[in-house]
Amino acid sequence: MKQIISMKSVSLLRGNREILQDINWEVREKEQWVILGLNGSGKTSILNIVTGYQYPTKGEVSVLGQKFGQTNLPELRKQIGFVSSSLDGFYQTLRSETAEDIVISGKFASIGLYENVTYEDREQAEQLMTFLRIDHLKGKTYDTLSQGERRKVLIGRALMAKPELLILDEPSIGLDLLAREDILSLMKEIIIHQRCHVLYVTHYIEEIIEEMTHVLLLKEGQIVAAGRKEAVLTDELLSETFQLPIKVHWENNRPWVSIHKNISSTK
Ligand SMILES: Nc1ncnc2c1ncn2[C@@H]1O[C@H](COP(=O)(O)OP(=O)(O)OP(=O)(O)O)[C@@H](O)[C@H]1O
Repeated sequence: MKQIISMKSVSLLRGNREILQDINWEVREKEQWVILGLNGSGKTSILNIVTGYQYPTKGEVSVLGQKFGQTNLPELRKQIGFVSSSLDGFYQTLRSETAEDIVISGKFASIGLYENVTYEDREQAEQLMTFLRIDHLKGKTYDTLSQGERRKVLIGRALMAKPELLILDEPSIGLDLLAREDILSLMKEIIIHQRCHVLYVTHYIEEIIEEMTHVLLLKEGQIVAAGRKEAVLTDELLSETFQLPIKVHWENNRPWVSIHKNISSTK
């Protein structure tokens, strides 16, 4: 079975601090992963390593079967779709672009359309916009879109290059409940119909929809647990990761959590 991501004994040192320590993690074909952890636990650092924007101090990394150090990173990145709230500054440069041009530009990894756009490119973007239920945004510029609409256009942009791996880094941040559920239902359809592997980073456990299969828990740069979600999303492991007394319950095949303060800590 093909490996989608492989990290062996990966550490990342910044100054004299180990931001990631001895990470051993494997994502295989047909697995859909969620990364959870407190602020500063190392989630973004892991994503930066997967996308080749940060090189580990120690260890071995392969993504989509290509070993880092022996691969052409810009070529590999074309197979990775990346939508991240940490790129908001970059997305601002899209202000005056129309929704459909932003989607098409994903094929060229460019801002604006300076390349030759073919009839097939326009067709593909149209189909993607229909699939993402954003046909009605055609002709509208990025600065006139709501947060939820912007996220969907950016997801369309990421899908335009038909990536094998789609990284969604906190795509629900700043969205109301309705817009958030809309993004989650699109994620489900992407997993089912676009045949790509999703790597989803979130702070909200209830966003782990049925189609997500595996969870990586991170704490202070180390893995607390990694594996099938049913085995990882336990009271004990979540409490350790989030440093709170957490109880998890499942409803509609999604995990929900509550915080259980013990009597002594509420006095
Ligand atoms: N270039 C850097 N130099 C020094 N420290 C860094 C650098 N990049 C990240 N860090 C530190 O590494 C730790 C992990 O950061 P990272 O951004 O990976 O966490 P995160 O889990 O993504 O956090 P958040 O949920 O807030 O986005 C943090 O303590 C951060 O301050």
